[in-house]
Amino acid sequence: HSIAILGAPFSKGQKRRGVEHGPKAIRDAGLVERLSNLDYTVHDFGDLSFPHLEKDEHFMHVPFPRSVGRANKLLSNAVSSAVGAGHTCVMLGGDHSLAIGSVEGHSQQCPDLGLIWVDAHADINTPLTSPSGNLHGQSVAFLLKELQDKMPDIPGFSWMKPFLSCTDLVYIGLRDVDPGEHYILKNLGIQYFSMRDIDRMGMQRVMEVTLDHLLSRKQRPIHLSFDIDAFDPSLAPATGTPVNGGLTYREGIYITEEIHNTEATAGLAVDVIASSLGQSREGANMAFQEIPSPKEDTEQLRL
Ligand SMILES: N/C(=N\O)NCCC[NH3+]
Ligand SMILES: [Mn+2]
Ligand SMILES: [Mn+2]
Ligand SMILES: [Mn+2]
Repeated sequence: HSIAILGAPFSKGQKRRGVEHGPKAIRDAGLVERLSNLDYTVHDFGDLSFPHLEKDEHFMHVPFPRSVGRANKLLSNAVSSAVGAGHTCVMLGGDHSLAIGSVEGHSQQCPDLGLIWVDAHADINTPLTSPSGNLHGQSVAFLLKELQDKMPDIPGFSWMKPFLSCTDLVYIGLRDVDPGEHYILKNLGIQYFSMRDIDRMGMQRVMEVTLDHLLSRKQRPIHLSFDIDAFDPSLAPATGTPVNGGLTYREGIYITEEIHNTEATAGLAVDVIASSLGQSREGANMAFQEIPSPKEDTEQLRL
């Protein structure tokens, strides 16, 4: 089973710098070695290079629209060819606006994919509901067919069309949702498990319901978009958007183990998102060195 690593050192989906060091920090934390120790064949395709666009003025209050759109078009092509070559694609961010290209590229090969979005945030604002305008908080709105009449034509995004139905999406870990997002979640009947739902149901039950919701009618490829700020800030402190009361390490690992244990691993793609790390490289390293070494993971996998 082969894994393609794609680095996406990009941070213009939000205003803090530092997250472009995410791919290097994740590699420095030993990702390739750890995956190889789990007997995967790892193809590290290195980092995508994103052209700096001179002219990229705001669209409404949305910063860097053309840069974000361009980066995601490049990423979409790279993810599509990695998945098309039969690899499980692991995209290293970078901020969560990159999920637009990652999920869209995956859908080019697997149009019936199901999306699991693990995040403290819903990232489903439209430009009209977003308080900040930052595109990392609007990624899901670009993907959903049901929201396309609510999305203005943002410069830089003419290359893509929404492809996902809201029944193909499940959120896990929500605990900081904007009013406009809450309205959209309720209005579209999107399946989500907030931290309160996890408190009440436990992660085992949450994953049973999530995978039943996505896979009961038919097997299909899964796209996991995992924002590191889903973890409790005590575990992943170096994120620009910390929200207390997040996932434990075990809850995060359990999510990935349960997805691994479904047959849906054919055509699996994963986003490892560092929404915005601290200003320093130390912040980046701290964000990832919390995760225990492979032998502990392997023991857990074997138990
Ligand atoms: N880190 C963030 N998303 O994952 N920020 C955007 C959320 C603000 N509504
Ligand atoms: Mn996010
Ligand atoms: Mn988040
Ligand atoms: Mn984020």
